[in-house]
Amino acid sequence: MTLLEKVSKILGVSDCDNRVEMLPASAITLEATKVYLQVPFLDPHWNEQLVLKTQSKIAALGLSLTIETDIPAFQTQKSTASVPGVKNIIAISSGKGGVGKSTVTVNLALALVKLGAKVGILDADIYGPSMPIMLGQAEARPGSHDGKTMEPITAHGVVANSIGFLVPKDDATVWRGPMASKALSQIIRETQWGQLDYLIVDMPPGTGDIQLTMSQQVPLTAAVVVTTPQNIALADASKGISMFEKVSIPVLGVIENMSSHVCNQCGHEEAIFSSGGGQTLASERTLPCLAQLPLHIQYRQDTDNGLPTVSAEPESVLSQHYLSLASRLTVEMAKTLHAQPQVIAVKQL
Ligand SMILES: Nc1ncnc2c1ncn2[C@@H]1O[C@H](COP(=O)(O)OP(=O)(O)OP(=O)(O)O)[C@@H](O)[C@H]1O
Repeated sequence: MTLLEKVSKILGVSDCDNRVEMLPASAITLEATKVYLQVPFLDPHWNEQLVLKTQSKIAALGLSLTIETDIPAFQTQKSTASVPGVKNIIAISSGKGGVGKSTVTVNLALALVKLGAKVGILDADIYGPSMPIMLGQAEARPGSHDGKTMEPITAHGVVANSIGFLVPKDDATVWRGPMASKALSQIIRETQWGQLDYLIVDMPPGTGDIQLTMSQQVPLTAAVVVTTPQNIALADASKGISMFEKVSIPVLGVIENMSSHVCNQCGHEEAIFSSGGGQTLASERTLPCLAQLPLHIQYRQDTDNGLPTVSAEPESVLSQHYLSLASRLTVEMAKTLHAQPQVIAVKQL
């Protein structure tokens, strides 16, 4: 058995989540006394555990292990042209309005940044763009260096563009489908996003023609559906999942928001919007429930103040929910999607 085979066996046996198994052989490399494992997800906890579980066996071979993350561009189902520099575009969608889609978008994006990713937010919610306020940038306007493309706004480590930065509020809400989807595709293509691992898109709520066309106009890598646990929201969330299935966009899972409320005063836990509904919906549609996020006044206060919880209090339990969600999302992508083949530049001799 070669040294590389021995290392690969040690890593495989020690990984109870079978993630090493799904990696190509080229993910493990040896350089002098160092072993490098390149993973396509952001999960510091898993990295730590694997190093801990394997270090004595790897040290016995005279080696030490370093785990590095390289987020690939995953394949999209569509023939729509990709957005230069943007590896993956993820739609955050909800069947029903007001379930917390924008709150989830902004905190999830910031959590991905905390895990080390380069992240952008596209606020495509024409009916009620929330990003300008949630990012504390209500008065900001994207600039332009060339008069043709826009420079996104930068806030809390993410770059962002929003219909709300560009159009007076009442104008966009009366747009019909073709105008709305044209605007979305224009913003996405005319913004200088730079190099991004993930562009998170806050979609308008609902599952009508506008959302359907928007989903088809953008080279979406995958979608996530946000719901509250009560029946009325679940029925709409289920329609949302079907909408993405119809246009062959993989749904990575369901996020149950406002799952339960813990009283600040007495600690009593109450399921204001019922409980477990997102989990049930996810298993009915054979999808993972990516997170069950509590209903907590701080989430609301922080986004109203333009400093989302993950930035305001990164060490808090409320932020931990989002860091786990962000991690889980990247792992689901790595498990269920296929990385795009690397384009090898051929030099002319
Ligand atoms: N987990 C939560 N705990 C407490 N408040 C929350 C939570 N999630 C969202 N909210 C609050 O609920 C309200 C609606 O949230 P948000 O704007 O994110 O929903 P939305 O689904 O994007 O709405 P719309 O579809 O109208 O754009 C906001 O005031 C937000 O601060």
